[in-house]
Amino acid sequence: MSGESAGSTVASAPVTDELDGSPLLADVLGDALPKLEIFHDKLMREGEPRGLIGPRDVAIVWERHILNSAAVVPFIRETTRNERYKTVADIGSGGGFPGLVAAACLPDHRFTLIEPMERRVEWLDECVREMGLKNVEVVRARSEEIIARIRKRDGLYPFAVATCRAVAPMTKLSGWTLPLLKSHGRLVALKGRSAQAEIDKAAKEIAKRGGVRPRVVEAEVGPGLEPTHVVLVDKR
Ligand SMILES: C[S@@+](CC[C@H](N)C(=O)[O-])C[C@H]1O[C@@H](n2cnc3c(N)ncnc32)[C@H](O)[C@@H]1O
Repeated sequence: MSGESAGSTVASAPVTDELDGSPLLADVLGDALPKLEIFHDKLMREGEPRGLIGPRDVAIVWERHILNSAAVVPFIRETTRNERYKTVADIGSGGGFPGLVAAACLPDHRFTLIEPMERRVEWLDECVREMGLKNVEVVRARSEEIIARIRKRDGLYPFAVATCRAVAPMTKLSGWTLPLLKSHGRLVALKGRSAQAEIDKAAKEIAKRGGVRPRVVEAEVGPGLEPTHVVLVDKR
């Protein structure tokens, strides 16, 4: 006799992450690691069934989502170095990328996660509570609504930094992010390989919204891991 009988089921092994237990995590994430382990654990259990990550991402949550998001941290730090109010708006946070990860890494910064979809807002609220993050506010809104409130001085002030990943092309994104920023603030957008072409195409929209020096930089994700691309735009 060989193999399984017809109709029998084979229990699949629980999926583990390729970087589980790697010393690289503590090297890159430092003191934020315990909070991000809670986030990682929740993503592994609930991320795919709740539609926050793709089925093929489950074995690479650390690299594709958490370490990739953490790549924005040095750019935020550099921008807020001399700022009294270290405020960051993360647009279209979805499952929490990059906003929740950056907030765990920068406890001395105040993060506002701006996300219009109700079930994603519920997820973000749960994560903030379970991770014990004290520096995060989740707002259910589109970015344009927050921009309108800032313009009307309706209890909101311009931010030092705006972050985002996978929200829209730069032609649209410049209008959804640059008006959120104070003078000398900075947009830090995680982008794919088409980043340069996107900023070339959006040159007019960027300038119209007071954006200057749009550029693409390569950002470290971790030793031995493929770097990612970040678009930086300064606000005049
Ligand atoms: C493709 S998801 C990316 C989510 C997350 N940033 C990531 O990298 O996994 C895009 C997110 O942007 C949000 N979004 C779309 N339009 C938006 C707007 N005008 N303002 C703020 N968020 C928006 C969507 O609800 C969605 O959660």
